[in-house]
Amino acid sequence: MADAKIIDGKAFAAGLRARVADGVAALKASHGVTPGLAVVLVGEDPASQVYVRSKERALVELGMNSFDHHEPADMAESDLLALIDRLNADPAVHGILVQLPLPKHIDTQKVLARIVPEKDADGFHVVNAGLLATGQPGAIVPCTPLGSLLLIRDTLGRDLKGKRALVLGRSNIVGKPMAQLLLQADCTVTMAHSRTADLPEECRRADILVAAVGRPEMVRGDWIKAGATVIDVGINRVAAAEPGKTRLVGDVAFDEAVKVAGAITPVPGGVGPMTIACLMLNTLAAACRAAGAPVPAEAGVGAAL
Ligand SMILES: NC(=O)C1=CN([C@@H]2O[C@H](COP(=O)(O)OP(=O)(O)OC[C@H]3O[C@@H](n4cnc5c(N)ncnc54)[C@H](OP(=O)(O)O)[C@@H]3O)[C@@H](O)[C@H]2O)C=CC1
Ligand SMILES: Nc1nc(=O)c2c([nH]1)NC[C@@H]1CN(c3ccc(C(=O)N[C@@H](CCC(=O)O)C(=O)O)cc3)C=[N+]21
Repeated sequence: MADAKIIDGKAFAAGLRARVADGVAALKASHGVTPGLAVVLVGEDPASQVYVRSKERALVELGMNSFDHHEPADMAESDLLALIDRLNADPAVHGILVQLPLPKHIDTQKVLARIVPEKDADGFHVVNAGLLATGQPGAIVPCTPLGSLLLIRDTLGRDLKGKRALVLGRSNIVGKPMAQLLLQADCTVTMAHSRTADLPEECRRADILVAAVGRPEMVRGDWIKAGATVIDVGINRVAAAEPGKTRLVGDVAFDEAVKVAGAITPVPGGVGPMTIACLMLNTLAAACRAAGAPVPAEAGVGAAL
């Protein structure tokens, strides 16, 4: 069989960012509003610093305002909550992103709950999770699942009804919202996790397989149904062949999977760039809603399906 189509998330994300840039320019022209995202980073985690820098770069490139808050690792929880209160009240800030993971002494759920839902650019607030789960309009959809869905639709078309989807991983930020989106698209959805019995067999049934486990190359080629669409969310840094060097791999053994799947996202260059592009989209959408302007179609769940 021919090798799988490689889904070019980097290229799709570049196109999406260009559409967001157009939307930003239009909102400025029509309402005099420049979308702004506040990015809060607590501590010095090197991976988080890399992600935060690429988010800030994307904001500036798209004509949006970036408000950076880099705070010490020992910041008191009460001070972080007070910072969020200030950002909630600031009319120039349309979106707020608190980079995860937070240091252990801070209660993540308490912090996420403090962000007003309309400014929750990540879509992690319980109100947005609840709107998504109940299929209501106006939910801000988490960036990684939204980006993954856009890639699935670009590969398979809008009509996903009846397809068997397997979501591997049940985190609040990836697995659960991914399953909600696929369910709304009329897929038959299975969620798998560390307690799943016979994971390879569950995976082999899937027409659409989304892997978000954080285990390097765990999903093998013989776990994949011939012709399936494979979305690899995993970002794992492992030792490279060259001593002292590292490289990124996904949760899927790409070299094996590419021989079986119908289409597959690479790591890097797959879901990662879509996450950042969707964050830009969510920020634009939040600014549009605040200004009473029409919201870009791709950001709405209903419109996205
Ligand atoms: N590309 C991108 O933009 C993004 C990438 N990521 C990456 O995606 C991956 C997942 O992230 P996230 O959802 O936050 O991860 P979490 O660690 O929060 O969740 C991992 C999930 O995988 C399950 N799991 C772990 N080990 C196994 C196993 N051996 N067999 C079956 N299931 C297992 C866990 O099951 P259980 O619940 O039973 O413990 C859990 O549900 C990571 O590699 C992360 O770096 C994350 C966000 C964005
Ligand atoms: N509040 C919050 N929101 C997040 O969305 C969030 C977070 N916290 N914490 C960490 C995870 C991880 N994440 C990624 C974003 C982009 C890439 C990305 O662009 N990856 C590139 C490669 C980057 C590299 O080379 O390191 C790629 O896959 O091509 C990866 C991972 C967002 N996350």
